[in-house]
Amino acid sequence: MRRQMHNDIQELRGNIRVFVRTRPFLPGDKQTDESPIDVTPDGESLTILDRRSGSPLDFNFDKVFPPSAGQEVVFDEVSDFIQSALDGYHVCLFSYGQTGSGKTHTMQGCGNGPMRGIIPRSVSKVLDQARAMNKQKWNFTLSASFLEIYNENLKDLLTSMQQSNEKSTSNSNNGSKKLSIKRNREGKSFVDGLTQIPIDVGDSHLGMQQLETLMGVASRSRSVASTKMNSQSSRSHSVFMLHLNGYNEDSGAIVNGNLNLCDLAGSERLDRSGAGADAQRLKETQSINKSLSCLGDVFNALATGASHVPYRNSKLTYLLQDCLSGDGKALMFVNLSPTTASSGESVCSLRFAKRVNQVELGKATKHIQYSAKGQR
Ligand SMILES: Nc1ncnc2c1ncn2[C@@H]1O[C@H](COP(=O)(O)OP(=O)(O)OP(=O)(O)O)[C@@H](O)[C@H]1O
Repeated sequence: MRRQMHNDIQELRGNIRVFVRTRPFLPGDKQTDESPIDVTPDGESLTILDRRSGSPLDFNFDKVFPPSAGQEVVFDEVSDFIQSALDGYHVCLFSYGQTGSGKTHTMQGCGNGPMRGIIPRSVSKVLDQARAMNKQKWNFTLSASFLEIYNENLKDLLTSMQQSNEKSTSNSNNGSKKLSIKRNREGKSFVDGLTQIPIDVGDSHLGMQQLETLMGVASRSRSVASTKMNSQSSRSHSVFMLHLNGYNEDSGAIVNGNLNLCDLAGSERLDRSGAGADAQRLKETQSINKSLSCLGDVFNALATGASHVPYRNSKLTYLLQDCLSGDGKALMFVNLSPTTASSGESVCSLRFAKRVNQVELGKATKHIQYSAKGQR
């Protein structure tokens, strides 16, 4: 009950929820002693030993997952949030943290078994729910897009599917066209020319197969490189978008929901990642750090109620503006590495998260309209 009340209050205040996840030790971590991070049994707070001051620091969040929490446990906590896209909300979930802390593992995971992350689990849940709502005369259509922001340029990760998929509903992106963020008549942002691949709602097996194909294509197009900190480091921010349109035959209601699942590029120090030695890696790292700092500036402005919020200072914040400006619901995952060597970065991530948790966006808007029955 306490949990439910907490959620209701958060919903009314429109806070950005913050969940923290610490990954387990990996063989490459080369640490034999205990982690400086200790998650308390209530699952809502943690203590971290600050190397600089030598004293413990306490943090409270909406949810804190210990290293033992698997993919299913994590998804269970976000599934209601994800499902609200079917009610017509614009939902955004993003993972933040230093390189190698488990952001891609949380969002995408791997394979199609228990290690699946939030993206495939969300689509599966939405498909099940959309079919269940069919009994109440709801008909949903779904389509997906996948893009990355690399060195401040938008790149469509599904262009090759559009070229081979006759049914694609894309509007005129020929693969070489530069993508740009535009505003529609209602003032909502969209990416002009971005490929949208339909996902079959009637047959969930087929729908999941389509998703798997799409994820494979996107993953082969992503800008990934090997750094000292992570052999498969994402060098860009990636955003998976699920567009949901529903129509109710009885009431004539039309809902337009949106689910944005972002895997941010890892924040990193040039000396630890080894990026400073290579000109391209250096440029990438500077671009990643700059756009993450723009994200911080947006949260600072929102937290202090500033009259101007600098959404336009980076592609990432401009793209997510609707979700971060009170219209949508936002949830941030902060991923942490359990090692002592990373504790400085972990403290920085936690301080950032604390500020984000204090941001109040106001109550989210449901995107629902009513048409004369039969007229979509
Ligand atoms: N909860 C977890 N359980 C098991 N392994 C994990 C977990 N989280 C992360 N890992 C593993 O840790 C490694 C680094 O994780 P991942 O690639 O997700 O990090 P990242 O934060 O996305 O890094 P980058 O910002 O460099 O892309 C991967 O091998 C991943 O499989």
